Amino acid sequence: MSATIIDGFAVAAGLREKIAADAAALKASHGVTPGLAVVLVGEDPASAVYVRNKLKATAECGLKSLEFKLPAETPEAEVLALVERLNADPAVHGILVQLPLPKQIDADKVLGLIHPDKDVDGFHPLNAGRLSVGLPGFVPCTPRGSQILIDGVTSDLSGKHAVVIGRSNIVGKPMAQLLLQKNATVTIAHSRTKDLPAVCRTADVLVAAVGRPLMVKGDWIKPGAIVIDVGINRIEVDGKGKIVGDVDFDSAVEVAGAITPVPRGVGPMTIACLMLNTLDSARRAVGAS
Ligand SMILES: Nc1nc2c(c(=O)[nH]1)N[C@@H](CN(C=O)c1ccc(C(=O)N[C@@H](CCC(=O)O)C(=O)O)cc1)CN2
Ligand SMILES: [Mg+2]
Repeated sequence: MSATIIDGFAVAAGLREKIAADAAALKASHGVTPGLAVVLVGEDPASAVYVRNKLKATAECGLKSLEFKLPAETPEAEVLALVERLNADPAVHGILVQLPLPKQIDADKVLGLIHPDKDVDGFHPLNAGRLSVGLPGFVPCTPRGSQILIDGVTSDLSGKHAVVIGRSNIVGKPMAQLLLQKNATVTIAHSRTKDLPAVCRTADVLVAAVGRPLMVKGDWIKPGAIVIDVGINRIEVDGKGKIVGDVDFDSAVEVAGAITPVPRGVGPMTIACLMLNTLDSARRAVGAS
């Protein structure tokens, strides 16, 4: 058996097209163009690529972007002051501070200062709380994108066992909340989980978000399961750099029912969902949601 490959790159392209049409309609009905402020502190090469891709997607969707590139040594107070300025700017519907931040800056402090109504990354504790009690708010982009991919291959998760490997605030915990909302029975597994392979083998839906290259092997997977690989790990193979997920794709594809590849799986959905959250934010701001 060989799994259906879930083409996140194509799904994300379709989503961006729909967002562009909806943003144009919002402009026509309310005279508003959704605005996204993108803040990058430092020169981390991967972050620079992600920010460039976010700005490209913003333009493609017909959204407005404001770019703030600050040197690595920028004091925390300056970043906080910028966030406050963006909070007060009515043309800004979404504020994105690219992570990781340099050491001198307390990420929790910065993310906690972003106005919850502009928190398109969904990292503010208020939005995390809203998600956990089922109130409307911003859902972090990677779990939101992963859930869209899961919905594309199954319409009913009720009573299914979903295992999320990883308990981060950004991916693991919000992913578990989304799966719970779909009435799945959810297990969050992590580094202390006993006999992780055995736990994974009981999963109808397996989401890997641990940041360990190629950890999940084919014999950890229940035949026919949906496997979502959130990992993006840079490794060397035969002296060449390569991007791989947390799942050993070559063995997993033989057992799973459907699986996301890395690259072109969850990653492009993260960026498309940032556009979606920014559009949602602008709609809410003008009472069009
Ligand atoms: N403020 C945020 N910071 C970070 C987030 C985030 O959602 N908000 N997530 C990650 C990085 N990230 C977006 O910022 C991101 C990572 C990877 C991809 C992606 O499309 N990856 C490609 C492959 C990787 C590559 O070619 O370099 C893929 O999977 O096809 C998109 C977004 C941490 N920081
Ligand atoms: Mg991917």
